[in-house]
Amino acid sequence: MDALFGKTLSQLQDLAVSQGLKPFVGKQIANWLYQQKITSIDEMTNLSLEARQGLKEKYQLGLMAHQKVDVSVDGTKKYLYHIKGHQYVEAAYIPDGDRATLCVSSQVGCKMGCLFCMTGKQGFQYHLSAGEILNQFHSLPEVKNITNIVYMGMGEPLDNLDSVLDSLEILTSSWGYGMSSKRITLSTIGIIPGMKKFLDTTGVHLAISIHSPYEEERKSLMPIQQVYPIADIIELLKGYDWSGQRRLSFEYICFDGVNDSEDHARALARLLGGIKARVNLIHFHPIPDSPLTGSSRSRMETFQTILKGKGYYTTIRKSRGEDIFAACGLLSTKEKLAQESKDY
Ligand SMILES: C[S@@+](CC[C@H](N)C(=O)[O-])C[C@H]1O[C@@H](n2cnc3c(N)ncnc32)[C@H](O)[C@@H]1O
Ligand code: SF4
Repeated sequence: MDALFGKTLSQLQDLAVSQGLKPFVGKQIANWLYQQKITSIDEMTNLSLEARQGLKEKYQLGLMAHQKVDVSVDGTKKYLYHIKGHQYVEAAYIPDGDRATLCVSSQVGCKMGCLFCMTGKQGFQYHLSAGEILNQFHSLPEVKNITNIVYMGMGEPLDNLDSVLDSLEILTSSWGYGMSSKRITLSTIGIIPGMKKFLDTTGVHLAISIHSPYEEERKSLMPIQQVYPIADIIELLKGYDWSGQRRLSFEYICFDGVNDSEDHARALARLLGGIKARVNLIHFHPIPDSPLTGSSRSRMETFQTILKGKGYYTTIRKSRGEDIFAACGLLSTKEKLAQESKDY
Protein backbone atom coordinates (compact mmCIF):
# COMPACT_ATOMS: atom_id res chain seq x y z
CA MET A 1 0.00 0.00 0.00
CA ASP A 2 1.24 3.46 -0.88
CA ALA A 3 2.28 5.69 2.05
CA LEU A 4 0.83 9.14 2.78
CA PHE A 5 3.85 10.21 4.82
CA GLY A 6 6.50 11.74 2.56
CA LYS A 7 4.11 13.27 0.04
CA THR A 8 4.42 16.98 -0.75
CA LEU A 9 1.49 19.38 -0.52
CA SER A 10 0.82 19.29 -4.27
CA GLN A 11 0.94 15.47 -4.26
CA LEU A 12 -1.52 15.42 -1.34
CA GLN A 13 -3.84 17.87 -3.11
CA ASP A 14 -3.85 15.66 -6.22
CA LEU A 15 -4.44 12.64 -4.03
CA ALA A 16 -7.39 14.34 -2.30
CA VAL A 17 -8.95 15.14 -5.67
CA SER A 18 -8.42 11.56 -6.86
CA GLN A 19 -10.36 10.45 -3.75
CA GLY A 20 -13.26 12.71 -4.71
CA LEU A 21 -12.33 15.29 -2.03
CA LYS A 22 -11.66 19.02 -2.30
CA PRO A 23 -8.02 20.08 -2.85
CA PHE A 24 -7.89 21.85 0.56
CA VAL A 25 -8.17 18.43 2.21
CA GLY A 26 -4.59 17.88 0.95
CA LYS A 27 -3.46 20.70 3.24
CA GLN A 28 -5.37 19.23 6.17
CA ILE A 29 -3.66 15.89 5.58
CA ALA A 30 -0.24 17.60 5.37
CA ASN A 31 -0.96 19.25 8.72
CA TRP A 32 -1.78 15.91 10.33
CA LEU A 33 1.24 14.20 8.81
CA TYR A 34 3.94 16.76 9.56
CA GLN A 35 2.68 18.93 12.38
CA GLN A 36 0.85 16.46 14.62
CA LYS A 37 2.06 13.25 16.15
CA ILE A 38 -0.65 10.95 14.74
CA THR A 39 -0.23 7.20 14.54
CA SER A 40 -3.21 6.34 12.31
CA ILE A 41 -5.39 7.81 9.56
CA ASP A 42 -8.33 7.55 12.00
CA GLU A 43 -6.82 10.41 14.01
CA MET A 44 -7.35 12.90 11.13
CA THR A 45 -10.51 14.04 12.87
CA ASN A 46 -11.30 17.09 10.72
CA LEU A 47 -11.77 14.74 7.74
CA SER A 48 -15.16 13.07 7.38
CA LEU A 49 -15.44 9.41 8.40
CA GLU A 50 -16.08 8.57 4.78
CA ALA A 51 -12.96 10.43 3.64
CA ARG A 52 -10.83 8.63 6.24
CA GLN A 53 -12.32 5.28 5.21
CA GLY A 54 -11.53 6.00 1.55
CA LEU A 55 -7.94 6.88 2.44
CA LYS A 56 -7.50 3.74 4.54
CA GLU A 57 -8.61 1.55 1.65
CA LYS A 58 -5.76 2.82 -0.53
CA TYR A 59 -3.08 4.24 1.75
CA GLN A 60 -1.15 3.56 4.89
CA LEU A 61 0.39 6.23 7.08
CA GLY A 62 3.94 5.02 6.41
CA LEU A 63 5.62 5.78 9.73
CA MET A 64 8.08 3.29 11.24
CA ALA A 65 9.64 3.15 14.69
CA HIS A 66 13.34 2.26 14.86
CA GLN A 67 14.39 -1.38 15.23
CA LYS A 68 17.53 -0.88 17.24
CA VAL A 69 19.66 1.83 18.81
CA ASP A 70 23.37 1.84 19.73
CA VAL A 71 24.72 4.45 22.13
CA SER A 72 28.29 5.77 21.95
CA VAL A 73 30.42 6.79 24.93
CA ASP A 74 30.24 10.36 23.58
CA GLY A 75 26.42 10.41 23.57
CA THR A 76 25.97 9.84 19.82
CA LYS A 77 23.18 7.38 19.05
CA LYS A 78 22.82 5.28 15.95
CA TYR A 79 19.27 4.29 15.00
CA LEU A 80 18.51 1.42 12.68
CA TYR A 81 15.28 1.61 10.67
CA HIS A 82 13.72 -1.24 8.75
CA ILE A 83 12.93 -0.15 5.23
CA LYS A 84 11.55 -2.87 3.01
CA GLY A 85 12.11 -6.60 2.67
CA HIS A 86 15.53 -7.11 4.19
CA GLN A 87 16.67 -3.52 3.84
CA TYR A 88 17.76 -1.33 6.73
CA VAL A 89 19.18 2.18 7.03
CA GLU A 90 20.93 4.02 9.80
CA ALA A 91 20.62 7.56 11.12
CA ALA A 92 23.03 9.14 13.61
CA TYR A 93 21.82 11.48 16.37
CA ILE A 94 24.69 13.71 17.52
CA PRO A 95 24.05 15.93 20.58
CA ASP A 96 26.59 18.70 21.14
CA GLY A 97 25.90 21.24 23.89
CA ASP A 98 22.82 23.21 22.95
CA ARG A 99 22.78 21.77 19.41
CA ALA A 100 21.74 18.35 18.22
CA THR A 101 22.40 17.20 14.67
CA LEU A 102 20.68 14.35 12.90
CA CYS A 103 22.62 12.69 10.10
CA VAL A 104 20.14 11.04 7.70
CA SER A 105 20.57 8.43 4.99
CA SER A 106 19.21 8.80 1.47
CA GLN A 107 19.92 5.32 0.06
CA VAL A 108 20.53 1.78 1.26
CA GLY A 109 24.17 1.37 0.24
CA CYS A 110 25.72 3.52 -2.48
CA LYS A 111 26.90 2.95 -6.04
CA MET A 112 29.69 5.54 -6.05
CA GLY A 113 32.40 3.16 -4.79
CA CYS A 114 34.63 5.65 -2.92
CA LEU A 115 37.71 3.79 -1.72
CA PHE A 116 37.45 4.91 1.90
CA CYS A 117 33.73 4.44 2.65
CA MET A 118 31.91 1.52 4.30
CA THR A 119 28.61 2.42 2.65
CA GLY A 120 30.39 2.32 -0.70
CA LYS A 121 31.73 -1.14 0.13
CA GLN A 122 28.20 -2.34 0.75
CA GLY A 123 27.27 -1.55 -2.87
CA PHE A 124 23.94 -0.09 -3.90
CA GLN A 125 20.66 -1.65 -2.80
CA TYR A 126 17.81 0.82 -2.77
CA HIS A 127 16.72 4.45 -3.18
CA LEU A 128 14.82 5.66 -0.12
CA SER A 129 11.48 7.37 -0.73
CA ALA A 130 10.97 10.88 0.68
CA GLY A 131 8.90 9.32 3.47
CA GLU A 132 11.65 6.85 4.34
CA ILE A 133 14.16 9.71 4.54
CA LEU A 134 11.87 11.87 6.69
CA ASN A 135 10.86 9.00 8.92
CA GLN A 136 14.42 8.97 10.30
CA PHE A 137 13.63 12.44 11.64
CA HIS A 138 9.92 12.20 12.48
CA SER A 139 10.15 8.87 14.33
CA LEU A 140 13.31 9.74 16.25
CA PRO A 141 12.68 9.70 20.02
CA GLU A 142 14.77 12.91 20.33
CA VAL A 143 13.08 14.71 17.42
CA LYS A 144 12.23 17.72 19.59
CA ASN A 145 15.92 18.34 20.31
CA ILE A 146 17.05 18.43 16.69
CA THR A 147 18.52 21.78 15.64
CA ASN A 148 20.28 20.67 12.44
CA ILE A 149 19.92 17.98 9.80
CA VAL A 150 22.76 16.80 7.56
CA TYR A 151 22.34 14.54 4.55
CA MET A 152 25.60 12.77 5.29
CA GLY A 153 24.46 9.25 6.16
CA MET A 154 24.29 6.28 3.82
CA GLY A 155 24.14 7.03 0.12
CA GLU A 156 24.69 9.81 -2.36
CA PRO A 157 21.72 12.18 -2.00
CA LEU A 158 21.96 13.63 -5.50
CA ASP A 159 21.77 10.12 -6.96
CA ASN A 160 18.27 9.96 -5.44
CA LEU A 161 17.34 13.47 -6.46
CA ASP A 162 13.52 13.48 -6.58
CA SER A 163 13.03 11.87 -3.17
CA VAL A 164 15.69 14.07 -1.60
CA LEU A 165 14.21 17.27 -3.05
CA ASP A 166 10.72 16.25 -1.91
CA SER A 167 12.04 15.56 1.59
CA LEU A 168 13.70 19.00 1.66
CA GLU A 169 10.52 20.68 0.48
CA ILE A 170 8.56 19.00 3.29
CA LEU A 171 11.17 19.91 5.91
CA THR A 172 11.33 23.58 4.91
CA SER A 173 7.74 24.46 3.92
CA SER A 174 5.32 26.18 6.26
CA TRP A 175 2.77 23.40 5.59
CA GLY A 176 5.49 20.85 6.49
CA TYR A 177 7.96 21.08 9.35
CA GLY A 178 8.69 24.77 8.76
CA MET A 179 12.40 24.30 9.37
CA SER A 180 14.85 26.95 8.16
CA SER A 181 16.87 25.75 5.16
CA LYS A 182 19.89 27.25 6.95
CA ARG A 183 19.70 24.40 9.45
CA ILE A 184 20.10 21.76 6.77
CA THR A 185 23.23 20.69 4.88
CA LEU A 186 23.42 18.29 1.97
CA SER A 187 26.73 16.58 1.28
CA THR A 188 27.57 15.30 -2.20
CA ILE A 189 30.48 14.04 -4.24
CA GLY A 190 29.26 16.41 -6.95
CA ILE A 191 26.72 14.97 -9.38
CA ILE A 192 26.57 18.06 -11.58
CA PRO A 193 23.02 17.89 -13.06
CA GLY A 194 21.54 17.11 -9.63
CA MET A 195 23.62 19.86 -8.03
CA LYS A 196 22.23 22.44 -10.46
CA LYS A 197 18.65 21.49 -9.66
CA PHE A 198 19.38 21.38 -5.92
CA LEU A 199 21.02 24.83 -6.02
CA ASP A 200 18.23 26.35 -8.12
CA THR A 201 15.30 24.97 -6.14
CA THR A 202 16.41 24.98 -2.47
CA GLY A 203 18.26 27.29 -0.08
CA VAL A 204 19.90 24.43 1.79
CA HIS A 205 23.66 24.56 2.57
CA LEU A 206 25.93 22.52 0.32
CA ALA A 207 29.00 20.47 1.27
CA ILE A 208 31.21 19.01 -1.46
CA SER A 209 33.34 15.97 -0.69
CA ILE A 210 36.58 16.92 -2.42
CA HIS A 211 39.42 14.93 -0.75
CA SER A 212 42.12 15.86 -3.27
CA PRO A 213 42.95 18.87 -5.44
CA TYR A 214 44.66 16.63 -8.02
CA GLU A 215 42.63 14.97 -10.77
CA GLU A 216 44.39 11.60 -10.90
CA GLU A 217 44.55 11.25 -7.14
CA ARG A 218 40.90 12.19 -6.73
CA LYS A 219 40.01 9.66 -9.40
CA SER A 220 41.81 6.93 -7.48
CA LEU A 221 39.88 7.80 -4.31
CA MET A 222 36.54 8.65 -5.92
CA PRO A 223 35.71 7.09 -9.30
CA ILE A 224 33.03 9.76 -9.93
CA GLN A 225 35.87 12.18 -10.80
CA GLN A 226 35.93 10.52 -14.26
CA VAL A 227 32.36 11.61 -14.92
CA TYR A 228 32.15 14.90 -13.03
CA PRO A 229 35.64 16.42 -12.63
CA ILE A 230 36.17 18.63 -9.61
CA ALA A 231 37.26 21.58 -11.82
CA ASP A 232 33.82 21.51 -13.52
CA ILE A 233 32.10 21.33 -10.14
CA ILE A 234 33.95 24.42 -8.91
CA GLU A 235 33.23 26.24 -12.16
CA LEU A 236 29.52 25.59 -11.64
CA LEU A 237 29.68 26.70 -7.98
CA LYS A 238 31.34 29.99 -8.97
CA GLY A 239 28.14 30.85 -10.83
CA TYR A 240 26.17 30.98 -7.57
CA ASP A 241 26.11 33.63 -4.87
CA TRP A 242 27.69 32.45 -1.59
CA SER A 243 27.98 35.87 0.00
CA GLY A 244 24.66 35.63 1.87
CA GLN A 245 23.38 33.13 4.39
CA ARG A 246 23.73 30.06 2.21
CA ARG A 247 26.92 28.23 3.01
CA LEU A 248 29.28 26.29 0.78
CA SER A 249 31.82 23.97 2.35
CA PHE A 250 34.35 21.43 1.17
CA GLU A 251 34.90 18.18 3.05
CA TYR A 252 38.47 16.91 3.03
CA ILE A 253 39.41 13.61 4.71
CA CYS A 254 43.12 13.66 5.61
CA PHE A 255 44.86 10.43 4.60
CA ASP A 256 48.36 9.93 5.96
CA GLY A 257 51.02 10.39 3.26
CA VAL A 258 48.41 10.56 0.49
CA ASN A 259 46.67 13.95 0.42
CA ASP A 260 47.94 15.70 3.56
CA SER A 261 51.11 17.44 2.34
CA GLU A 262 51.67 21.19 2.39
CA ASP A 263 51.64 21.12 -1.42
CA HIS A 264 48.19 19.59 -1.30
CA ALA A 265 46.97 22.38 0.96
CA ARG A 266 48.34 25.04 -1.40
CA ALA A 267 46.95 23.24 -4.48
CA LEU A 268 43.54 23.03 -2.79
CA ALA A 269 43.55 26.77 -2.11
CA ARG A 270 44.49 27.42 -5.78
CA LEU A 271 41.73 25.12 -7.02
CA LEU A 272 39.11 26.85 -4.88
CA GLY A 273 40.28 30.09 -6.49
CA GLY A 274 38.93 32.49 -3.88
CA ILE A 275 35.36 31.16 -3.83
CA LYS A 276 33.66 32.00 -0.53
CA ALA A 277 33.64 28.67 1.23
CA ARG A 278 34.81 26.93 4.34
CA VAL A 279 36.90 23.78 4.45
CA ASN A 280 36.21 21.00 6.95
CA LEU A 281 39.13 18.68 7.54
CA ILE A 282 37.87 15.23 8.55
CA HIS A 283 39.67 12.50 10.47
CA PHE A 284 39.67 9.28 8.48
CA HIS A 285 37.61 6.62 10.24
CA PRO A 286 39.43 3.42 9.29
CA ILE A 287 37.45 0.74 7.49
CA PRO A 288 38.40 -2.94 7.16
CA ASP A 289 40.74 -4.02 4.33
CA SER A 290 41.70 -0.48 3.38
CA PRO A 291 45.30 0.55 2.64
CA LEU A 292 44.47 4.08 3.86
CA THR A 293 45.25 5.45 7.31
CA GLY A 294 44.39 8.77 8.92
CA SER A 295 46.77 11.73 9.22
CA SER A 296 48.18 12.80 12.55
CA ARG A 297 46.63 15.74 14.36
CA SER A 298 49.76 17.84 13.78
CA ARG A 299 49.70 17.29 10.01
CA MET A 300 46.04 18.25 9.94
CA GLU A 301 46.85 21.39 11.91
CA THR A 302 49.61 22.37 9.47
CA PHE A 303 47.18 21.82 6.60
CA GLN A 304 44.62 23.94 8.40
CA THR A 305 47.12 26.76 9.00
CA ILE A 306 48.02 26.95 5.30
CA LEU A 307 44.39 27.13 4.22
CA LYS A 308 43.60 29.72 6.86
CA GLY A 309 46.58 31.75 5.61
CA LYS A 310 45.00 31.70 2.14
CA GLY A 311 41.77 33.11 3.56
CA TYR A 312 39.68 29.94 3.94
CA TYR A 313 37.83 29.43 7.21
CA THR A 314 39.02 25.90 8.04
CA THR A 315 37.92 23.55 10.81
CA ILE A 316 39.06 20.13 11.96
CA ARG A 317 35.86 18.21 12.49
CA LYS A 318 35.38 16.33 15.74
CA SER A 319 34.89 12.59 15.26
CA ARG A 320 31.68 11.39 16.87
CA GLY A 321 30.29 7.92 17.48
CA GLU A 322 33.29 6.04 16.14
CA ASP A 323 32.97 3.28 18.76
CA ILE A 324 29.49 2.36 17.51
CA PHE A 325 30.32 2.80 13.81
CA ALA A 326 28.13 5.89 13.59
CA ALA A 327 30.89 8.25 12.40
CA CYS A 328 31.10 9.65 8.85
CA GLY A 329 31.49 6.92 6.28
CA LEU A 330 31.06 4.05 8.74
CA LEU A 331 27.35 3.45 8.25
CA SER A 332 26.76 0.10 6.61
CA THR A 333 24.10 -2.47 7.33
CA LYS A 334 25.14 -5.39 5.16
CA GLU A 335 27.82 -7.13 7.19
CA LYS A 336 26.20 -6.24 10.46
CA LEU A 337 22.97 -7.84 9.39
CA ALA A 338 24.80 -11.01 8.43
CA GLN A 339 26.53 -11.11 11.81
CA GLU A 340 23.57 -10.13 13.93
CA SER A 341 20.69 -11.55 11.93
CA LYS A 342 19.28 -13.14 15.04
CA ASP A 343 18.69 -9.67 16.50
CA TYR A 344 16.28 -8.60 13.80
C1 LIG B 1 29.04 9.00 3.87
S1 LIG B 1 29.10 10.46 2.90
C2 LIG B 1 27.40 10.69 2.41
C3 LIG B 1 27.18 11.91 1.57
C4 LIG B 1 27.73 11.87 0.14
N1 LIG B 1 27.57 10.61 -0.46
C5 LIG B 1 29.19 12.30 0.13
O1 LIG B 1 30.03 11.46 -0.15
O2 LIG B 1 29.45 13.49 0.35
C6 LIG B 1 29.34 11.76 4.11
C7 LIG B 1 30.78 12.17 4.32
O3 LIG B 1 31.50 11.08 4.91
C8 LIG B 1 32.80 11.06 4.35
N2 LIG B 1 33.39 9.73 4.58
C9 LIG B 1 33.16 8.60 3.90
N3 LIG B 1 33.91 7.58 4.40
C10 LIG B 1 34.61 8.10 5.44
C11 LIG B 1 35.53 7.55 6.37
N4 LIG B 1 35.87 6.26 6.34
N5 LIG B 1 36.08 8.37 7.30
C12 LIG B 1 35.72 9.69 7.36
N6 LIG B 1 34.84 10.26 6.51
C13 LIG B 1 34.28 9.48 5.56
C14 LIG B 1 32.50 11.37 2.91
O4 LIG B 1 33.65 11.72 2.18
C15 LIG B 1 31.53 12.52 3.03
O5 LIG B 1 32.22 13.74 3.18
S1 SF4 C 1 31.51 8.66 0.40
FE1 SF4 C 1 29.43 9.21 -0.19
S2 SF4 C 1 29.40 8.89 -2.42
FE2 SF4 C 1 31.24 7.88 -1.69
S3 SF4 C 1 30.60 5.73 -1.43
FE3 SF4 C 1 30.33 6.77 0.56
S4 SF4 C 1 28.22 7.45 0.58
FE4 SF4 C 1 28.73 6.97 -1.53
